[in-house]
Amino acid sequence: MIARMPHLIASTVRLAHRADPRALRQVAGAEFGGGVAQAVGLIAVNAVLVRILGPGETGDRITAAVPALIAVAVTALIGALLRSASTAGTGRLEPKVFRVATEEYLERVARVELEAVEDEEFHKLLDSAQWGAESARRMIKFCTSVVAAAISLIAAAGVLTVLHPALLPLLALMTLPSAWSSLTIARRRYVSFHTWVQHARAGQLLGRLLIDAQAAPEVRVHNIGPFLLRHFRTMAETGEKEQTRLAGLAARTGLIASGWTGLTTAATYATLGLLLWTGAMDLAVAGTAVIAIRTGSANLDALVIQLNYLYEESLFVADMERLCEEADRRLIPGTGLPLPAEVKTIRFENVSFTYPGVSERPALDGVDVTIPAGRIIALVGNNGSGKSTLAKLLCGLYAPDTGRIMWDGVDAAEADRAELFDRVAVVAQDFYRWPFTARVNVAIGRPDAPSDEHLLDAAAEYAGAGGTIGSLPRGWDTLLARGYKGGHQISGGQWQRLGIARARHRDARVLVVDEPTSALDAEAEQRVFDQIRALAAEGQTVILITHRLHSVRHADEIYVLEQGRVTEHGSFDELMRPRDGAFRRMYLVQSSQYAYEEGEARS
Ligand SMILES: Nc1ncnc2c1ncn2[C@@H]1O[C@H](COP(=O)(O)OP(=O)(O)OP(=O)(O)O)[C@@H](O)[C@H]1O
Repeated sequence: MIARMPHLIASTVRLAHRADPRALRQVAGAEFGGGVAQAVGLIAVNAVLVRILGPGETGDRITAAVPALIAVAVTALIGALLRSASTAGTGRLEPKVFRVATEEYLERVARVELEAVEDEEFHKLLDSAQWGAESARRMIKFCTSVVAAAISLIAAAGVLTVLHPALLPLLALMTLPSAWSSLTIARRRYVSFHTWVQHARAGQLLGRLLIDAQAAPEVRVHNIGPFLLRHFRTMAETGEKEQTRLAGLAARTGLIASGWTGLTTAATYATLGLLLWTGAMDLAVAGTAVIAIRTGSANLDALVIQLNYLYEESLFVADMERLCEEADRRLIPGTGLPLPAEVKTIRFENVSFTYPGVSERPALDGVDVTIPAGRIIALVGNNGSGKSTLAKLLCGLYAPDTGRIMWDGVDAAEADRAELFDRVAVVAQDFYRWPFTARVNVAIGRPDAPSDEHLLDAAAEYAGAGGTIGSLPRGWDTLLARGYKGGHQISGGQWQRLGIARARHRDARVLVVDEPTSALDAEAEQRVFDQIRALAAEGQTVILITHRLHSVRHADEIYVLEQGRVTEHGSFDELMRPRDGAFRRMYLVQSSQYAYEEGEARS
C-alpha cells in the first residue's frame, strides 16, 4: 500500500490540478502553513511550561510566560484561519475533480469497440470503476487530511525527539496496532466488494424492475411483484451474510489491536515515569512530552485513519485508472484508410464471425454477399439465422474473424472507422428511444449538424411521423420521457416512425433497416416500403431485414440465411421458381395465412 500510495496521490493531485489549479494551490498552501503553525504552537507551549514550572515568584513566572502565551494564541488563530481556507478550497475542488474524473472515463467508454461493451469482464470493471470518480472526489479531502496529519505529526515527533529520543519509537509503537487493524479491515472490505459487485448489481436490478415504468403493467397483471421481491430478498440476505461476516472479522481485528495499543500506551507512560524518576527528564519537559505524545498519537491515529480511507478510496480510483487503460486498449482506432468517395459495391467475401465469449456455432459462417450501390438488398431467414449480425458487421460494429468486407478496393477492417460510420444510417430492431424531446430524437441522427426545421420536417414527413409530431402537446419540443415533468408517452409504432425519421435525417449512403415496420399499421408499413423503394431510386443503398416476405418482392436481391450461412439468393422471381426452395416455402406459409376465401367470414 505504502508503495502504491505516492502514485495514487500523485494522480489525484494531477486530476485536481487539471480541475482547478488555483484551488489546489490554496489547499496545499493552507495545509502546509497549518502544520508549521502547529509545530510553532507546540514549541510555544513548551516555552510556557518551562517558564511556569521554572524557579522564581509566581507573578514573575506568569509574566515571563506571557510572550510565549501570546505566541500560542497567535499560532492557534493562524491555524484556524488556514484550516478554514483549506476547507473552502477543498469544497471548491471536490465537485470539479468528480466532474473531470467522470468525464475522463465516460469519454473513453463511449469510444470503445462494441465488443468491449458486451464483454463481461469489461462490464465488471465498469461496475467498480464507476465508484472511482466519487472516490477521486473524496480522495481530495482525505489527501488534505493526510497531509495535515503528517505535517502535524512531524512537528510533534520533532518536538518529542528534542525532548528525549526514546519517546519517538514509543509513539510509533503505540499507533502500529490501529494502523494494522484499519488497513486489514479496508483490504477485506475491498476484496469483498469485488467478489460481490455483480451480485449487488443483480440485486439492485431486481429492485429497479419493481419500480420500472416499462415493466409496471406486466408486474401488475401477471402479479410479478412478489416473485421479484422474493428474489430481491434472497439476494439481499446473501449480501447481509457477507456484511455480518465482515463485521465479525472487523470486531476481532479491532479487539486485538486495542489490546496491543493498551500495552504500548502503558509502556510509553512507564518510560516517561522512569525518566522522571531517574531524573533524566525534568517536570516541565515531561509536561510538554505528555502534550506532544497526546498530540502526536492523535495525529498518528488521524493519519492512519485518513490513510486508511485514502487507501480504500485509492483502490477504486485504481479501478478507474485500470478501466481507462483497458478502454484505451480497446478504443475504436482513430485512423485508417479512406473509403472511395463513391463506393460502387460492398462485398462480403467468405465472412465468418463468432461473438466473443460464445463457444457454440458461429453467427456467420462463410458468408458471401454482394451489395451494389443504389440497390435494395433484402436479408431474410429464421430467428437467429444471422441477419442482424451481418448488418452489424456491415456497419463496422464488429470485424469478421475470417474473410473480408470490401468497400470497393478497401477492406473495412483497415478503413477509417469514423468515415465508415459516416456512410451508414441504421434503424435497428431495438433502436434507442432517447429520453429527450421529439426534435432531439430525430436530430440526433446527425448530432453535429445544426438543427434545421425544414430538414427535420422533411424527415418526419418521409417516415410518416408528421401527424405524430403535430399531435404532440408541444410539437417538436415535447419531451418523450414519461415520469418527467411535461413528459409524454407515444406508442410503439409512433416511436418506430421517429426511428425511421432519424435514420432518414442522417442521410447516409447506406441505409440499414432491421425490421422497420414491425410495429407499424398496415398502411404505414406499405408507405415505408414505398419510401424505401424511392430511396434506392435516388441512389441510396438499402439493406432491408424483415420477416414480412411480401415486402421483399421489390428487392433487387434477396439473401436467405440459415444458421449463419447463405442458403439461397436471387431476385424474388428466381427464388420462387424452385418448388423445394426455402424462400418459396416460407413465403407460401406466410401468404396462406392471408388467403381469404369467399364464405369464410360467414362460416
Ligand atoms: N450480442 C450478441 N452476443 C452473443 N451472441 C449473439 C449476440 N447477438 C446475437 N447473437 C447470436 O447470434 C446468432 C445470430 O443472431 P442475429 O441477431 O444475427 O439473428 P437474426 O437473424 O437477426 O434473428 P432475428 O430474426 O430473431 O432478429 C444467434 O444465435 C444469437 O443468439
